Amino acid sequence: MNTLALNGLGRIGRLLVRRLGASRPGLLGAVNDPAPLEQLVHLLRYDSVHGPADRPIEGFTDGVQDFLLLGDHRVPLFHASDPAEIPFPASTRLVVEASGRFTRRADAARHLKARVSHVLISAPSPDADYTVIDPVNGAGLDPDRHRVISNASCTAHATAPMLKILEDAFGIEHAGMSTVHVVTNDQRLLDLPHKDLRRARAAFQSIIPTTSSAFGALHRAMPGLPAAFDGVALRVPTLNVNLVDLVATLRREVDAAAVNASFEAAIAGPWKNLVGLAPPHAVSCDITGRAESVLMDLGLTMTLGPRFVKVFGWHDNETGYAARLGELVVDLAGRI
Ligand SMILES: NC(=O)c1ccc[n+]([C@@H]2O[C@H](COP(=O)([O-])OP(=O)(O)OC[C@H]3O[C@@H](n4cnc5c(N)ncnc54)[C@H](O)[C@@H]3O)[C@@H](O)[C@H]2O)c1
Repeated sequence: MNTLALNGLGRIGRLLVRRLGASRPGLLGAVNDPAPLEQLVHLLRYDSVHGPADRPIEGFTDGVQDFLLLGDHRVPLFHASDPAEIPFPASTRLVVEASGRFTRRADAARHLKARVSHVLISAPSPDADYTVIDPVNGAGLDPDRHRVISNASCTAHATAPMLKILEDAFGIEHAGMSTVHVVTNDQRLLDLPHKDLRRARAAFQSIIPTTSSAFGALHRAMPGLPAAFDGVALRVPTLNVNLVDLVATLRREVDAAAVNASFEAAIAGPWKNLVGLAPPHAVSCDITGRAESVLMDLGLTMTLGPRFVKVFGWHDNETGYAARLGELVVDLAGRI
């Protein structure tokens, strides 16, 4: 049953290992990351945001091959840099591509060899066969046709329910979004060259406006969105938990109470478990560890005109995203 392999043991890869270790310990058949065994084992055991692992994690080598020991489950660990050169075991059918290096289809598809039939990218991809934001468009995922699949981004998973709930209740004419977004490893600790000149600047000194790949993913997964729907990410010097600030002109006149009622009804019904309510008077650290895609902060809802609304939703960008990724992994592994 070791059908799954994981490429990239970073923030998302390690949280996926933790989640699968708790829910499907036998599923993970192999891991690849160029980093040395002892460094990866240390970072799997200790996490500055999420705390220590709740089960034993060891690493060992037999002199030829490195292994992770996750509880009593032994997982071979490879150290290739090119997907085409990773000697994943013959049982591997699905690769989760979580290195952040191979998000284009042609690059991710380098995993498709031997019996590997599907690649799931843990990020937006401009040209994957399908971008999944479940349940907005999960029903359209067809593993017979879709071989390289994108699980969109944490921001996309948070924003999609906000847009869908507003669209279903009132219709959306125009919308825009800013995500107040934590630092990620794609920024610089101190000023250092980067192709994005704002991400080149010291991450823990400034508010850093930058792009978000969530918009592309949202348009691919929700083709009915207003064509001009767009916005920015404002990277702020915190470690975890983002805040989506969404504005929309609706097709009907509403007040804040009606908007909030639409979210409360959705949370009680179809969006249970994926959309929740933020604790009262929340600040970002209150959201750490929450696995929902978004937690609505209804106390901040505003009507800025008869049809013009502003709503806010929090998400733990790591826990929530790893949860959606893990769910899709288990679903796909059962279907391929
Ligand atoms: N961090 C988040 O909150 C978050 C949320 C959703 C999606 N994502 C996406 O997930 C992907 C990974 O993000 P992350 O934050 O986990 O990254 P990260 O920088 O924390 O980790 C990347 C890992 O990949 C490894 N790596 C580097 N080169 C490699 C190669 N050639 N082959 C295999 N592994 C390689 C690194 O050693 C590292 O362990 C990115 O595409 C990111 O956009 C991140």
